Amino acid sequence: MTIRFGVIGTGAIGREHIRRISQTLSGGEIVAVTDVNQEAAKQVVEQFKLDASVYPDDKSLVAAENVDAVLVTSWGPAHEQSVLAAIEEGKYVFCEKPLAVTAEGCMNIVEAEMKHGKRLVQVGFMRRYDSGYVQLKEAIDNNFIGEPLMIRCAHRNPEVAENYSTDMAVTDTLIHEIDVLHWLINDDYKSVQVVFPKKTKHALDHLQDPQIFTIETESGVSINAEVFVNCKYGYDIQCEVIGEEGIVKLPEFPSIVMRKDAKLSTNVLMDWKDRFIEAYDKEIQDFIDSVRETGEPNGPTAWDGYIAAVTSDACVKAQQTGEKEAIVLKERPAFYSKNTECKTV
Ligand SMILES: NC(=O)C1=CN([C@@H]2O[C@H](COP(=O)(O)OP(=O)(O)OC[C@H]3O[C@@H](n4cnc5c(N)ncnc54)[C@H](O)[C@@H]3O)[C@@H](O)[C@H]2O)C=CC1
Ligand SMILES: O=C1[C@@H](O)[C@H](O)[C@@H](O)[C@H](O)[C@H]1O
Repeated sequence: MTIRFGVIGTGAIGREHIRRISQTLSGGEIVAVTDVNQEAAKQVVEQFKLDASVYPDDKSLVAAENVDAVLVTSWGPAHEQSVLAAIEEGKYVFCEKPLAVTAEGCMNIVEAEMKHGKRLVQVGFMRRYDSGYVQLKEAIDNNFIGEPLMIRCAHRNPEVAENYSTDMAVTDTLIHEIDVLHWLINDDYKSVQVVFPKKTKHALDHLQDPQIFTIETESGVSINAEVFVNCKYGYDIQCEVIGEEGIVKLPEFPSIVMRKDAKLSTNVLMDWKDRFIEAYDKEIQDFIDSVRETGEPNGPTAWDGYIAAVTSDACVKAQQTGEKEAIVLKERPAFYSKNTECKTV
């Protein structure tokens, strides 16, 4: 059975996912699209030569009989409404991060999904499918470095759009570290504190950049996470886990090594789309395969979306207060107790 997708939001990542489903992956096709900018939706149908209908809004697309699964790639504040509409119709949903912009919104989705009675939702936390993070997790789970004690990581973008604000360093950017790190070390977050170092001259007046987050976990692991979104030199993701018996670190993204003009050099990527291209392919292939084979998506759950939202809220509060803020989750329902095993091959 081919999974017939309806896409809500045909901007940057919407187009990327449409390209991969229609040209790279197997088992899925695009049959419906919508965007508040209807011209953008029409263009995408032409650009990718899709046999797809253009719908006026998310509700009509979700209700279309030939749509099996909904891909939500609109702006964050619009996600909750579309995901809830899809669950109401009993449709599968792949939703880009954030699942919803508030913890309450994520909880609405969690409750709707539990009421439906089986898992329908996967959240686009693609780093769990990145081969570097998968290797780190294998090393940690197999006790190669003993108990993790500290994590040092960095999320650097060369530049950001003018509308990028200080809180987006959390809700748009750090949210990837927030998701992947608790998964990596099988721990829960306890508190967060934020420091604003000297500001770069490349950041606009309204933006604090860089920022450093110190997150403490329930078992006492100390995480130091830098977000620097005007670093200029490239898109650079770093992560090092320091354990009692050793250290593991993300590999550098492969690049040719050049010897020229008395210099030895390698390239640094400039774009997130290239850095995680394989992870995006794998997460959506896993969504398609697991829905086809087991009737439930396999990847990051609505509960993972809720964890990310609660943690984001605490990080944003810590940006504002300068104090250490608690990260307090509700008890995990048994419905989400199964640890998802992202299929990465
Ligand atoms: N997993 C990842 O690495 C990434 C995730 N994202 C997430 O994907 C989402 C989209 O981001 P981009 O594609 O970069 O944004 P974008 O601005 O390029 O595209 C969003 C599109 O959604 C449309 N839209 C907004 N509200 C809508 C609604 N209610 N109904 C239908 N269409 C609507 C807009 O007109 C626009 O075409 C965001 O939530 C973002 O955080 C974005 C980039 C990378
Ligand atoms: O999700 C993403 C963007 O929205 C965000 O702006 C970037 O900082 C991230 O690296 C990228 O993965």
